Amino acid sequence: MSRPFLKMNGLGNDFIVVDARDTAFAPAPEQVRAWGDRASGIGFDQLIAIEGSASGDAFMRVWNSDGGTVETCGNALRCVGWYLNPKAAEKTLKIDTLGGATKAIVIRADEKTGTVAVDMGKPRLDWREIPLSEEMDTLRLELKVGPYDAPLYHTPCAVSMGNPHVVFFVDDVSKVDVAATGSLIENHPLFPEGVNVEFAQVIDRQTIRMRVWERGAGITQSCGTGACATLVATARRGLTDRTATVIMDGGPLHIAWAENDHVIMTGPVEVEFEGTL
Ligand SMILES: N[C@@H](CCC[C@H](N)C(=O)O)C(=O)O
Repeated sequence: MSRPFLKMNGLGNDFIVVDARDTAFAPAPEQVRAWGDRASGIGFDQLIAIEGSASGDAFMRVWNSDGGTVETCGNALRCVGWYLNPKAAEKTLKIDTLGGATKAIVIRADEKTGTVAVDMGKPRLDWREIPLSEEMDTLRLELKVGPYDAPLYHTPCAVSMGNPHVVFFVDDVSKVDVAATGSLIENHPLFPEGVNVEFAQVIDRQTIRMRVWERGAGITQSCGTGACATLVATARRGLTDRTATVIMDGGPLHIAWAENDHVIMTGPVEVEFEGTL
C-alpha cells in the first residue's frame, strides 16, 4: 500500500512524516534504513509516524535513520505540532511519545516557515534515568576521551529529555571531530541504550554554540532534545542562565528551563515537499 508523506525539517534536522491516525504504519527496520539512505532512498534523519492517542491529541512514533525506534525527537515535535494545527495562530496540543507526554503550542509566523514552542517536560537527571550502566554523578561523569594523561574531552554532563544525552564542554566547537568522537561515545558501555552526544561552547550566559552526533543518525544539522539537554547541562554547571539561545549548524533554538522545572523549546518548522512511500 502506498503511503503519502510530508518531508519536513526543523533547522535542517529532516523528517519524513506519515499520518498513521487512520491506517497503521509499522515498517521493518531494514525498510526504514532503505528509505533513510540519502544516496539510494529518500534520505532523512528520522522517520515520524503520527498515531492516535487515547490520552492526548496524538502519539508520535520515532525511528532513527538506522531503523531503530527511539523515545522522542524535539525538532519533530515542533513539526508534528505544526502539521496537526497549521491554521490556528496559537493552540495547545498534547502529543504523547515513548519518552513521555509533551505539549506543543503552535504559533504561526508565515505560510512556509513558522515557529512552534514545545513544553518538553522535566529533564531527568538521576543516573538510572539516563540510563547509565553504573552509579555516577550526572553533573560530572567520570568519562574521558583521548590520551590517558591528556584527554581531549572529559567530565561531561548527562541529561535525559526522554532520550539520553551526554554534553561535553569545549573551548572551540569548530575544532571538534564530531564524527570520530561522537561515534566512539555513542556506543560507550557507560550508556547501555546508546547516547546522543553534544559538544557545547559557551559564548556568553545567554548563548551556546553546539554541534551534535545523534544516536542512530550521526551528525545532524540540529537536535531539539540535544539543545534542551545542552541548556540544562550548562545551567547546572553555572555556565549560563536558565534561558539561552543554542546555535547549531542548522541555526538557533531558544531554550528556557522554567521555574516549574519544565524545558520550553521554541524554533522554526519548514515544510519541504509531499511524496509517497
Ligand atoms: N533529532 C532529534 C532526536 C532524534 C532521536 C535521537 N537520535 C535519539 O536516538 O534519541 C531531536 O530533535 O531531538
